[in-house]
Amino acid sequence: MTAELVAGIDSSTQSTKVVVCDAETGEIVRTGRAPHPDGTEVHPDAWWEAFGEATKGLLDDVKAIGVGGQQHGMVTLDENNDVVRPALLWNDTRSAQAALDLVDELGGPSVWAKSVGSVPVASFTVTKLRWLAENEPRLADRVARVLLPHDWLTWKLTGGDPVTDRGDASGTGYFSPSDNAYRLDVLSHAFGGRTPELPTVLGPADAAGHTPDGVLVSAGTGDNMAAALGLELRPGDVVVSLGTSGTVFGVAETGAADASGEVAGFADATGRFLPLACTLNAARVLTATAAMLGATLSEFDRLALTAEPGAGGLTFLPYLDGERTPNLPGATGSLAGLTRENMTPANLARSAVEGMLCGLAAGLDAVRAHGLDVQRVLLIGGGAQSRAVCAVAPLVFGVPVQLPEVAEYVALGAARQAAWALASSAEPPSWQENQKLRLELDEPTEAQRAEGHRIQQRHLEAREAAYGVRRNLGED
Ligand SMILES: Nc1ncnc2c1ncn2[C@@H]1O[C@H](COP(=O)(O)OP(=O)(O)O)[C@@H](O)[C@H]1O
Ligand SMILES: O=C(CO)[C@@H](O)[C@H](O)COP(=O)(O)O
Repeated sequence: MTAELVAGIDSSTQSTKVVVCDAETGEIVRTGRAPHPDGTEVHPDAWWEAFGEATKGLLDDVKAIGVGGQQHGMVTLDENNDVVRPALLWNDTRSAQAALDLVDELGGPSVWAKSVGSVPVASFTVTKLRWLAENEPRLADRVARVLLPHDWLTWKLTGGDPVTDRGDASGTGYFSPSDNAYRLDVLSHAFGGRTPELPTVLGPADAAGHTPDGVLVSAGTGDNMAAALGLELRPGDVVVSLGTSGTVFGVAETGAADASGEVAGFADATGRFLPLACTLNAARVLTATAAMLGATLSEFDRLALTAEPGAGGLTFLPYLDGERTPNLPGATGSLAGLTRENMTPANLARSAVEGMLCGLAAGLDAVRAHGLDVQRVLLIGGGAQSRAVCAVAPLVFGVPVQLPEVAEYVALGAARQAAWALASSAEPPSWQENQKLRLELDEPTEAQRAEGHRIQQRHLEAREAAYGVRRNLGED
């Protein structure tokens, strides 16, 4: 009997990736990819074009398809379902003031954390709607429906009624993951009294519909939720994803409600929760530093690996695109501790790796402080391909770090969701047989942990000195 095939899509910030796999085992049989335009606002048609290019010739005998997408992006449609304006993405910080205003107007951080699981910052959809209402009111008046990037692609595939899932809905700021319900009062307040239609929230194994060719389409989800599904996380597993964003997350049985805003209390794609800390600056810190040094990515790695831990005293705060955690949307990066002796390309490369990972180590402390058990870190995303990252991560994180076999875990998780919807089973299929580790990094020694701790302390001190960010208890 020939295997049934399912496809998973990762429509992330920089590209669309596709995997086609065996629905029963998860074995990957085909892959594809296509780039997205750069920028923090993008017309959704560009994602649809990239979808077409990335899946060309790959979907012929596929029975089901699932879409994982970058979280939070604001897709606005008018009453004819035409796009009103280019989508504002999760990394667009123009709504930073709108976020502060909303937090203030609706009861402060703890009220937000309790009611929707998160304290909104500029990334959250609700703040983008507020920005639109205040800055482009005529366009806001035309908005009849608001979708997220994965909702929009799922709708393009089925042509039916728009749907979403609990995981992606939990990143809007107007959905309560604990009550499993939209907060229309919050939406209407943010959007100047307007109440656009929202997609129906499907259950984890529900079908969104079918394509015109009869391919089943699953509910889809946010990219981080899809990665968690693709990795089949167990208690004690925490993922650090180094894509455009840096994210730290794990699956939890109860939702987080962090009034400090460091941890977002998202829902996952299985009916559980996904506490998550996110930075705006991850893999692109490495690529931008490599470009500045005139080095290829492998030369950059080699340079970073020739420097001593601590980068000769250089501390790089890599807020190149502003920052989300800590919430410094208007920040720029800074490099502290320069002397004539330490000012070398190798130290600069090393400080970029250390600075980027220290931001995520703070995220690791934050999710730990909010109940996640951290037994091992699974390192994924484009930045995990860097040899220098692999060398520094165990020091700075202080726990065993493992690299799953290079694969697109968001796309794989979306495919697993599609297989789940196809099987209509109580639980998703187990694809563990195909879950292999590419690299199990040596557990950090006591001396390495101490070294990593010193690097992290210096990073936190520099952060406090430059931006006044106070440390949380979890960081000491
Ligand atoms: N060896 C490497 N070293 C550093 N960065 C890398 C390496 N390989 C890929 N990247 C970077 O990873 C990023 C893409 O990662 P990915 O997880 O696909 O991002 P996203 O899902 O946000 O689109 C790009 O910025 C790319 O340049
Ligand atoms: O905003 C978040 C998480 O809350 C980001 O993680 C986006 O979901 C984009 O992801 P990548 O493109 O970096 O994978």
